[in-house]
Amino acid sequence: MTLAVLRCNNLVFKYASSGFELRIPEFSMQAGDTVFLEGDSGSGKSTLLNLIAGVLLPQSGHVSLMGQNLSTLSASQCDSLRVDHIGFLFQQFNLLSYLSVLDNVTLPCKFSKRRKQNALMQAGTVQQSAERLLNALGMGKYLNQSVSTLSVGQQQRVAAARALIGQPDLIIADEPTSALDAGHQAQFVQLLLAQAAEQNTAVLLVSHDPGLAQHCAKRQHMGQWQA
Ligand SMILES: Nc1ncnc2c1ncn2[C@@H]1O[C@H](COP(=O)(O)OP(=O)(O)OP(=O)(O)O)[C@@H](O)[C@H]1O
Repeated sequence: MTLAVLRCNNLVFKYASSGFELRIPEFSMQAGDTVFLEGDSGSGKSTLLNLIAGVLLPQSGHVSLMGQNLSTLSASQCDSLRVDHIGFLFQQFNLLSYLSVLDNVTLPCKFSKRRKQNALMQAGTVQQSAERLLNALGMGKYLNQSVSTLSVGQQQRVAAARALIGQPDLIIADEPTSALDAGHQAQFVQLLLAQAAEQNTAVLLVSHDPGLAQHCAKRQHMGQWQA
């Protein structure tokens, strides 16, 4: 049996201050899976992403990433596991404005030996691996440009390349298209998923736009867990 990238079992998490409780009996993702996660505002999507990233720990049940139960790890072990295996893509990009496009994309390889080794195996150098991704995402002309001079759509492609570099097992994409205009949203998601598929990276795509669900193989509604 192949190892699941992500496995959540009998998860129960409650915020003491607000009393909001999230219960997830079972949720798992295999290598290369694409899941569209949807739910009303306040239904707990961000809370679930924080549990998957190990930023929050459940009161009971467990989250395993590549077979490792996050609740059994120290904070630094959890940080290493996260950067080794997860690429993050957020609504606000979180790019470093004083760095070039190329330097933003190669950043995860500075924090993760595993991502660096994977990048070296995919291309001769980490820079070449970043260039390959940026070319595939239509950003090959902007390698040495400062990210602060790019359009919103271009910055989101740089953020996508950064999430993809070094072949993480999972990309968590949290509302990655909300800053893009309608015409570019589907195109961006298709590009992201095509590159992820090429390297067998699973993608958990969180969005309020149900139109994007068609690009993912599976669809999960937060409400299905609360029923
Ligand atoms: N740090 C916190 N402390 C206490 N309660 C919180 C905290 N963060 C979120 N909540 C509550 O938990 C519930 C779920 O919030 P969460 O942000 O996970 O929902 P969401 O589905 O991501 O919402 P949105 O789509 O609006 O981003 C909400 O009722 C929220 O008020």
